[in-house]
Amino acid sequence: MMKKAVHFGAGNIGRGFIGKLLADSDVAVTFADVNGPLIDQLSHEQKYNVRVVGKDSKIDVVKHITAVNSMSKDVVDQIANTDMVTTAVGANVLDKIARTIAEGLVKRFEQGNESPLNIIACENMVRGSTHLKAEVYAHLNEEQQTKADEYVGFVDSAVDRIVPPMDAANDDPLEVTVESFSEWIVDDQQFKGEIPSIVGMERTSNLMAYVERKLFTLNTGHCITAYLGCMAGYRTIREAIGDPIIRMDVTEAMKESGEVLIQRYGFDRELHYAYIEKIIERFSNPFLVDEVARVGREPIRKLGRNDRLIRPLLGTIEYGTANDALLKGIAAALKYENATDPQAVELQAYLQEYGVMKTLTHYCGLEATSKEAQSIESIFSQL
Ligand SMILES: NC(=O)C1=CN([C@@H]2O[C@H](COP(=O)(O)OP(=O)(O)OC[C@H]3O[C@@H](n4cnc5c(N)ncnc54)[C@H](O)[C@@H]3O)[C@@H](O)[C@H]2O)C=CC1
Ligand SMILES: O=P(O)(O)OC[C@H]1O[C@](O)(CO)[C@@H](O)[C@@H]1O
Repeated sequence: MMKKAVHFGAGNIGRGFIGKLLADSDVAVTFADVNGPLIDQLSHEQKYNVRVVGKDSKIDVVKHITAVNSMSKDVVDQIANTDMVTTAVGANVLDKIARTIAEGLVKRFEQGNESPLNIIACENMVRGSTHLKAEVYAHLNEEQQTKADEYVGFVDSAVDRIVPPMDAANDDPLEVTVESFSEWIVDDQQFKGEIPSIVGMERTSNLMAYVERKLFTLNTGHCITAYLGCMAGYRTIREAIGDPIIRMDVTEAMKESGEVLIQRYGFDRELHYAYIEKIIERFSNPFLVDEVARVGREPIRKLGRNDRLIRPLLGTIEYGTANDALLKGIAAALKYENATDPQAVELQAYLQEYGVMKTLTHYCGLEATSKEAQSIESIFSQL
């Protein structure tokens, strides 16, 4: 019988990456989203196009899909009877969908469904599924938690595919445009029951190395491109990375972060530098229009202690390695202004009122007395 999956978040990554891989692997996908018109159209069409752009562009049709409103009871029924739950809603939204997932689990247990269920959060976040598990368990009693321990796997993953929103050239609002590169790596130690066979889903027993490699290379370089690019007046990532100075700073920041990864996980230096070069090439993709505002979005989240800027910086302190370009990237993040991004507005208001040092302590958890905080302040004043 065809396997089933409920996927929360029918946005760019949902439709363009995870939902597509599931459907390509003959899994019947139900998208759960809060966007009413999107849900209506997906459930009406039951298919959509993915435009894969790169050297060999093509259009794939994704079939066997339907959609429900994630606030409705339908989704609870679906979770009670599905084989997999995946998410691509945004790190901040995981807490909001946890109650619905818990209700689905309770219904599942009440129905006596003891088949294994695996839940995979596909967000830009270290161990997102483990975070989701804690949020879901907060809605379960002890007996339900014991059942969940037995039958429900919360599987951490790393997801990598650049999928910016695109104006559909042919007025098809369901179509998504994606780069040809994609990488979805899951922790094979966390599954319950048989590991589902999904084309393009790679397994590892060393997930942290891959999560950190992705977040602290691609995402570190990407957001620094956005913040330096924004300061220089560029609208897109491609324009920004085309600027030789920004390209040099971004490459250097990824190398500094990479040195930490090499020391921590033993990655081969030459292969890691090739990985960085490939990422720069992906940022330069002429077929994608990726705005600095999308990549720089939610700067407070990105400046968090465990996220793509501060965590690599802390690594350089731990290993005593170079960090000038990372410090510049952090200073540029503090300069990020965007009146339509509530976090950028909040950050600028806080900076105005309290200055750089207090902002670094408040949002990044950096000691104001530290050498690095002082360097960031000094770079900030020169940018
Ligand atoms: N776009 C990209 O290139 C990549 C994004 N990611 C990560 O994937 C996640 C999703 O990103 P995108 O697809 O770009 O965002 P998006 O904004 O295109 O899609 C998010 C979707 O979640 C839906 N949503 C919001 N609240 C919801 C709720 N309570 N229940 C169900 N659905 C809800 C939204 O309506 C939207 O359709 C983020 O964590 C992002 O960091 C990771 C790798 C690549
Ligand atoms: O989705 P976030 O965490 O806001 O960050 C945007 C980042 O996510 C991606 O879309 C995919 O990893 C990158 O393009 C970019 O670095």
